[in-house]
Amino acid sequence: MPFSLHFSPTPLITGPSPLSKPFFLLPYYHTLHAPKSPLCSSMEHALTHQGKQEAFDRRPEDSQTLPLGLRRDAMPSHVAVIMDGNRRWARLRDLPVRSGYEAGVESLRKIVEICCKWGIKVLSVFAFSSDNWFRPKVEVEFLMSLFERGMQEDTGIFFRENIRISVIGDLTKLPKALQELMVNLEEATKNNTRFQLIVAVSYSGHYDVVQACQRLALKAKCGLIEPSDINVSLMEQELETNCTEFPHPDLLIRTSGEFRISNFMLWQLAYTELFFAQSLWPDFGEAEFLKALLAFQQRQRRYGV
Ligand SMILES: CC(C)=CCC/C(C)=C/CC/C(C)=C/COP(=O)(O)OP(=O)(O)O
Repeated sequence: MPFSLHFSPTPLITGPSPLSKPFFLLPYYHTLHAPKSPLCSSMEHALTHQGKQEAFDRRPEDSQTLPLGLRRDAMPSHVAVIMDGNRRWARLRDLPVRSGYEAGVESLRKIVEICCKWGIKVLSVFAFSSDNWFRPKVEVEFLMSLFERGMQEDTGIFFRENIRISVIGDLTKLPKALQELMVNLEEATKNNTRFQLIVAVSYSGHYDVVQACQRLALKAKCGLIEPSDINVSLMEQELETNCTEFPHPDLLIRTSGEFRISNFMLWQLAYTELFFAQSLWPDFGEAEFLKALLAFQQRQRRYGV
């Protein structure tokens, strides 16, 4: 089945490349980052077709009627998803595991499209956890190739639809070509404003908190901060979700009937509303997403007050 998001075509308006600013790494903790590379040529090509953001921000479909009962003023800004049940979906159909993951990508594409239509600003997806490295080698390799294929095939869509891609996790463990692709895509889409997709790869909540502590420790060692300066706000500046304006998911959805958060965004989920769906991820579509959003809009969020 070919990969593609099914957005309705949007007229292209050529605009300035968002790549006018050079890459910038703080010298005192450069050892914590993988080196960043220049843009690959296919991405430069896609960028020449990027439209002006304002044009997309005013598109009529953004103001379309929402499904009955869904309130625009109570929409979550940030939805996080644990896309569970891809392998079970495949096994139930006597298909190879890879077909389950491929069907999972299609499901993700549908949900991204719905988020754009309904005005959700950020979607974070748990695509590969730090512990998934312990899965069979052939499965890990397939997932890496799937990430590469999926991102390459959708690059044009990200530019055309004004979508920002961010990747969080320990990218140093990924194949070099995939690291480059992800870093390039992040840099090239960083000024896109309609919607942000955060892909967590080689990620865990423990990893994120530990890397943030390492950065703070390094800053203290360099004399840039005092240990007593460390507070919630400084910590959040170092977490990988510092890539978004909305670092705390309002709603977390986990599919496949499991009731766990499995080491995803442990810090960021402190006050997140949880929704557990029975469907396996490849079967999770508009109807269930709507159910999750309607449930969210019924919740009273008190933040401990
Ligand atoms: C391009 C891009 C971001 C692609 C995302 C692809 C995708 C759907 C990844 C999910 C991977 C994963 C380890 C899911 C966990 O469920 P599982 O499959 O282990 O399910 P199980 O519980 O049935 O074994």
